[in-house]
Amino acid sequence: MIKIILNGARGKMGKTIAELVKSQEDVEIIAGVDVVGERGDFPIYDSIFKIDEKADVIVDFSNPQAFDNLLSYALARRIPLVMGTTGLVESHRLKLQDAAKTIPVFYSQNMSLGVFLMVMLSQKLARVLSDFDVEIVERHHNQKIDAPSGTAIMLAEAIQEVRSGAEFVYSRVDKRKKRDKNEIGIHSIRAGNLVGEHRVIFGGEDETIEISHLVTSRKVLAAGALKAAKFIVEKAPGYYTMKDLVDSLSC
Ligand SMILES: NC(=O)C1=CN([C@@H]2O[C@H](COP(=O)(O)OP(=O)(O)OC[C@H]3O[C@@H](n4cnc5c(N)ncnc54)[C@H](OP(=O)(O)O)[C@@H]3O)[C@@H](O)[C@H]2O)C=CC1
Ligand SMILES: O=C(O)C1=N[C@H](C(=O)O)C[C@H](O)C1
Repeated sequence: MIKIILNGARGKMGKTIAELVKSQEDVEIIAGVDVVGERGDFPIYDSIFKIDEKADVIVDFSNPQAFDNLLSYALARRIPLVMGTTGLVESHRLKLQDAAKTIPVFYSQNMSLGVFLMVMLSQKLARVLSDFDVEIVERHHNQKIDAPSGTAIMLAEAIQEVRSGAEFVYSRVDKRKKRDKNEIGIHSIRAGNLVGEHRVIFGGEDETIEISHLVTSRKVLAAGALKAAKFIVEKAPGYYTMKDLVDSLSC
């Protein structure tokens, strides 16, 4: 049985993961962490340092503010970490990579396998259609605190890898300036309770290609996070991503 600590346990993703764990026989949540504690199916503490029982893996969907305590705890106890929180800055990412020398770290700004394939496909299109304009549009619920979404950044970074020198332009506002050929436009919409939608538009001369991905339930993302947890639990220290997980699932 894989023992999980769930960071951000009272949040939207935390609750979805806790519900999904109930239907899986090989995982259990031994404790949660959130800003406010409570006692339900498992205890939720207001600080991760209050958890004494040894866990096999920590799954985090919380807030970048939780990052430092989370990482210190995971490193001190040598616990593998699955990180789903978005809105991390460069210094967080460097610390994660550094931590991966000591513990297995799995990070993906989107836990959907479908989104991973969308990223791969977008990179391929950007390479082949090298003169097409690229615009990314993401739509999320009105409770989301970060913009652009982690997934939009992931898509843009994958495209940037094959478009050397391309710059990100967020929600273009200067009406007097034409679109630069070397831009990757990123647009964020926040409305209602929609879970998450990403579109990558490739605009060429007299033709447009659009790839889109729509999530209608957080169960998709929770399932991906649990797959990631099971994947890294026995791994050697290292930095793992959705590519490693998908490679391990492919025949
Ligand atoms: N990688 C992926 O596939 C996905 C990533 N995400 C990302 O995961 C994160 C959480 O998303 P979501 O569940 O929708 O957000 P929620 O706001 O619903 O949940 C986050 C929870 O974490 C709590 N929290 C805040 N600070 C801390 C802290 N220091 N320690 C522990 N818990 C804390 C929040 O409490 P309070 O409300 O009081 O602040 C809240 O209960 C976001 O960054 C989101 O973008 C979301 C979905 C999928
Ligand atoms: O906050 C969310 O809800 C989501 N966040 C992730 C992101 O920022 O890309 C993934 C998913 O789209 C849902």
